[in-house]
Amino acid sequence: MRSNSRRKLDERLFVEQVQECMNNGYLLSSKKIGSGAFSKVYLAYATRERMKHNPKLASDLRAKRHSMVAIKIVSMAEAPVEYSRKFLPREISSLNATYKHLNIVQLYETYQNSQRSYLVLELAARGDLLEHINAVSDLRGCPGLEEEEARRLFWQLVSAVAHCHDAGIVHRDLKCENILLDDQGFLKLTDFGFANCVGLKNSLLSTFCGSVAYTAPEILMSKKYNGEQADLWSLGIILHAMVSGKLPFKEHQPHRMLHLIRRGPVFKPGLSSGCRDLIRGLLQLHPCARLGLQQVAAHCWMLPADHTLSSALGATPEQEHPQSATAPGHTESGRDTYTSKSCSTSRGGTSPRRVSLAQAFSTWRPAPEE
Ligand SMILES: Nc1ncnc2c1ncn2[C@@H]1O[C@H](COP(=O)(O)OP(=O)(O)OP(=O)(O)O)[C@@H](O)[C@H]1O
Repeated sequence: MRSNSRRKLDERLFVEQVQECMNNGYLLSSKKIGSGAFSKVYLAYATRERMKHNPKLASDLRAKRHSMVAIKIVSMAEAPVEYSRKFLPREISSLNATYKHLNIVQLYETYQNSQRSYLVLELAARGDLLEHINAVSDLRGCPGLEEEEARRLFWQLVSAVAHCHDAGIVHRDLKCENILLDDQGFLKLTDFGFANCVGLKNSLLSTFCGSVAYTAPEILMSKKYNGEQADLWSLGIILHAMVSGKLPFKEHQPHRMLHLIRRGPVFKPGLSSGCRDLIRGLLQLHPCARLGLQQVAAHCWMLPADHTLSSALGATPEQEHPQSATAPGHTESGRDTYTSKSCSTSRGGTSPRRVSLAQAFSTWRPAPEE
């Protein structure tokens, strides 16, 4: 009896949502493609009429040759005030600030009433990175993606994060579940609920965000932290998960996590030295010692022979892969800084020909998956 009335209530609610979407130019389907703590995400179709009024939506969908979008519906009644007043507006403003990047889920528009907020998003129909890693691992009978595929996806992720950082946005919740894939195999970074706008490059943050397994040690130690450097740590964890099929450090308690982190990651046999080197470069205990995005982009593991990025970065081969003169863990300033053993990259990007990360990545377009 109870479940019957619950079902009727759900049906009535869904009809209301269909009507509200219709009033705003979208046909909401009953296909639920995901749910969050306070939201449900449905497959929907943009009407021609709507496309006429939203040039961003129209140009994107024309290129994709379909009219599908994902509509995230947030129930204001269910969401706590902090979510609707703080996290949801942050998610919306971060998505607006990271507009027009191939590897970031696009927000086409929002509409709301007193009961619900609707976010019309680019559809990423092929699930998240975690599901992908697990599916590929099962198929191969061996944990993790092939390094070639991991490189292709990691490039896209680094490009997306570079775009966010260039726009002054730190994500703070980078993890495999927040990385979606679309039907062409493009990676799409999503879930900007914990993102923060860091106006001043060196300003420090103090809020604990994200999942422990992906969280930088300085945050686990409750220190003030630099959001960009914390994102770099999470990138190292994600790359490890891609190539190994598992997380490098797995503990629920922060102090136990720190213990594991101090011992360093364990790599699976057969993983290339370049990939190990890059992961180690990102998983440096000291935030300042981590490779920056420029160094990641110029790392030898990231560059297949025919890659054009070196010219975009304006670096000569010597600048890109200089022989390290300092021992690992030491720099002229005496700071405990990572220095790559197998393929070192220049730190700091002080070359006068240095270009912005956005420029560096703009020449590169990931090829769709076969
Ligand atoms: N643009 C999209 N395309 C396809 N699927 C999506 C899209 N956005 C979200 N999803 C799916 O819906 C799920 C819920 O997304 P949503 O952003 O509401 O929740 P979340 O923020 O990940 O969860 P929580 O609120 O618990 O942190 C995601 O895990 C994903 O599977």
